[in-house]
Amino acid sequence: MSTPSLTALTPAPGQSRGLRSITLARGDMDPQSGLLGYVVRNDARTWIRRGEGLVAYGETARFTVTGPDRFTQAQEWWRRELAGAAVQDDLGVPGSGLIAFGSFAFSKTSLHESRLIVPEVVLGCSEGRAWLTYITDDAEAELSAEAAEAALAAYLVEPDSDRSPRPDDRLGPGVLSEDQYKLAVARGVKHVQAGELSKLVLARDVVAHLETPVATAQVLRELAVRYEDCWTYAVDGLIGSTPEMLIKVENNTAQARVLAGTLDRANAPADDPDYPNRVLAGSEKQLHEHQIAIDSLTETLQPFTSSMTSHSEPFVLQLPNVWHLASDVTAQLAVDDGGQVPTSLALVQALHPTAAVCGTPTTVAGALIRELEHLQRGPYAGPVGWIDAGGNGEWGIALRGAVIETPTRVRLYAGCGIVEGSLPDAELAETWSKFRPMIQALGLSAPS
Ligand SMILES: C=C(O[C@@H]1C=C(C(=O)O)C=C[C@H]1O)C(=O)O
Repeated sequence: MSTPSLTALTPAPGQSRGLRSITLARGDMDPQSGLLGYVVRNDARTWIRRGEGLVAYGETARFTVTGPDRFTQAQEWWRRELAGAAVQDDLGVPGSGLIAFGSFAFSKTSLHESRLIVPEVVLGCSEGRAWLTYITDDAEAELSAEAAEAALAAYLVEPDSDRSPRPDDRLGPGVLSEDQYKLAVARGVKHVQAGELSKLVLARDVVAHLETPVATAQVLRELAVRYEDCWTYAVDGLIGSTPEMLIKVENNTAQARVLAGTLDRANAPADDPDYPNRVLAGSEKQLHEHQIAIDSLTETLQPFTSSMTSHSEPFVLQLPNVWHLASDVTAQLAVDDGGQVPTSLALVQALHPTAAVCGTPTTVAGALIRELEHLQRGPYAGPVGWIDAGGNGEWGIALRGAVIETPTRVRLYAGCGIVEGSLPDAELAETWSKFRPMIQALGLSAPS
């Protein structure tokens, strides 16, 4: 299989036919707040975990695409942008230099535009090292530390204000009512019982109607602080905090975090520390559901790798709202004849959609999702993240999130893996536990 690679195309410094960037080491990041202190505008793009990651403002270039070839076309666009670019990068670490943020539609038939966006300024922080990147397409612009700091300062000068919950803020139904969702789950279970597929993921939406415009930066900061083990993402109104890493590429290493199997923490007994292990890791149904998800990832990743490791047993990942069965996979990427490893986007193209968000087999599950869900997933459950000029990147699965449709209307999404033993009432309750991060960050309360 030939896999596109960007590394060979990373341009030499000084050559310029398009994008120009400068990256400078920056020592003054507040170690307590890390990047969060820079999430002050509602148009911030973010990728943050435990105070590290990327925060970006502005837009120097953009590519949008729909359809089954959206990943390949995005990668080709990125390749062309890089071929004409001039990059000065003092650090040379994953995420420094030229980068693009991205969000991709879940479905190949979606009308929702998948996108790659090259920001104007990027603040990065990784393993304690901080940097600032300034990107321009102006051939005359000065590329210096002063110019980069001035570009950043221009974005920070007018922070957006926070908001307080208002009496008329409310959470309303989405496309399907709760009863209709339970019916869809019951139908899904029948298809599994009939042997057409082993797992199907069915999602639903609820809609937050706010009295005053959503304070996106505040929501992102709250998510990032509360869900510090998750990746807090924001790309063009798609926001959330995902616990699931589709694929991370750092030089020759790829990593994924596969989740499947969920237990709500809200009703857990306080005096029973073994509860999640017993109920989650001890449940045949949950282990089966998890095994399907891990098999789907490792089978698809395997051809791109020279070695791969994952634990034989999943571990219990504790988040503030739920426990999950989780497996971390680490792989060494195989080098092709040209000495290249696949880019993060090439791997995204191969891996999406995993059984964690679609089902097994993929085509049967995809068709049933269209038939039973009645939902336009848009970017929900699609890849969200970033790629750099070397092809490194982090692509999470856009879960535990929402789409800001208008300043006062926010659509939240959550789904559940349906297997043979799934019960509609339990799956409905599970969607509420997965809506909870966004509901709380928006200052709403779930209907009791
Ligand atoms: C589909 C979602 O989550 C997925 C489904 C899970 C499950 O069914 O146990 C667990 C984690 C995710 O892979 C979602 O959060 O919307």
